[in-house]
Amino acid sequence: MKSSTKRDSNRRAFMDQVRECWDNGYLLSSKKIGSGAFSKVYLGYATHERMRQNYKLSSDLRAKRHTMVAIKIISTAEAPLEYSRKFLPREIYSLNATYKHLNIQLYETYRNSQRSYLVLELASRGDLLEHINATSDRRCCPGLEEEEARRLFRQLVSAVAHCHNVGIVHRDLKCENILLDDQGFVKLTDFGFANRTAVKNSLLSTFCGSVAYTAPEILMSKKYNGEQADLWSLGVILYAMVTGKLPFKERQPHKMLHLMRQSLAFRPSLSQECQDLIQGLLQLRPRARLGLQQVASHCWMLPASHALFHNVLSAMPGTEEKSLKSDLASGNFSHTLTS
Ligand SMILES: Nc1ncnc2c1ncn2[C@@H]1O[C@H](COP(=O)(O)OP(=O)(O)OP(=O)(O)O)[C@@H](O)[C@H]1O
Repeated sequence: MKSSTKRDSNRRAFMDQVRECWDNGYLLSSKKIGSGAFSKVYLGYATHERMRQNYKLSSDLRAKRHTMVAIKIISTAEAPLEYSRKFLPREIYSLNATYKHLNIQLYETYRNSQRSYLVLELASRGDLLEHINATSDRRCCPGLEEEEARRLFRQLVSAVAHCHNVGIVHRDLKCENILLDDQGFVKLTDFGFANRTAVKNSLLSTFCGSVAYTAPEILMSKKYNGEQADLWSLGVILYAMVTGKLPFKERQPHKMLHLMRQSLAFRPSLSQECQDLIQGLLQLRPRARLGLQQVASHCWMLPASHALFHNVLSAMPGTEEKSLKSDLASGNFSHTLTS
C-alpha cells in the first residue's frame, strides 16, 4: 500500500475509534501511550454522562480528581483468531475477576465486529523497567534503593496474592507488565497469558511469558504449577529491582538453564535479608520456593522499624518469641509494638 493511502486508511480507522469511544461515553485522545502485539493504548477521558452510569468508574475517578483513563484498543479483525478467541477473553476474564484490588483496575469493556475496547485505570508513570533504568541513571548506581524496591515489591506481592486467591495465575510477570500510576502505585497489567487454576495445585503445560522471567520447570517443558512459576518470576523481578539487571540472560532455554544452576551474584552492599528473599524465590525446585505467605512475612518485607524489631525477636527464645513472631507475620503490629 502506498504511504499516503495507508495514512488515509489509518486516519479513517482512528476516526472510527473516536466515534465508537464517544458512543460508549469516552473521549479518545490522539495521545498513544503504548502498544502491544495486537493493540494500541490511548489516553482517553470519561464523560460525565458515563461516570453517572458506571459506579466503579465514577468512584475511582472522583477519588483521583481527574477523568483520564487508558483505552486499550484491540483490532480483533486483524489479530489472529487464537488471540481473539483465547487470549483476549482470558485477559478480560482475569481483569474482571481481579479488579477489586487496588493494584489492578479494569473499568469496563465494549466491542464490535472489528475491535475490542478495554477501559483501564491510567498508569501514567510508565512501566517498572523504565523506572528502574531512569532511577539507575539518576543515582549513577544500578537498581532502586532497597526501601523503594520494598515498597513496590510489597504491592506487587499483594496483587499477585490477590490473583492467586481468586484462582488466577498471571504467567507473564515481568517488569514491563508492572505499571506505575501518578502516585507511584503499582498496577499489574497484561493478563493475556493468565489462566484459571480451577483445581488447586493443578498443573499447566503451555509455555508462556518471556524467557528471562520464566521458571526452569517451564523451560524444561515439564508440567508446572502456575503459582510456583509466578513465584520464580517474582524473584527475577526483585533481583532486577535491586540490581538493575536480570539474573539470567540468555536467548536459548538450555543456556538459561545452565545459568540458573550457577550461584547468583549480588553486589556486596545488598542486604543479606534481600539476598535471602531472592534466593528463596529463585529455587530450581518449584516446591522448595517460598510461598506467597512466606514472602509477605519475610523479614526484608517489613518496614525498617519492624525489621529491626524482627531481628531482636530472632534473638529471643521460647514461646513468647513464637507468639510475637506470629503477630508480626499476620501484620498485628500494634499489639507487638506496644507489648
Ligand atoms: N493502564 C495503562 N496505563 C498506561 N499505559 C498502559 C496501560 N495499559 C497498557 N499501557 C501501555 O501499553 C503497552 C501495551 O499494553 P499491554 O502490555 O497491555 O498490551 P499487550 O497487547 O498485551 O502487549 P504485548 O503484546 O506486549 O503482550 C504497555 O506496555 C504500556 O506501556
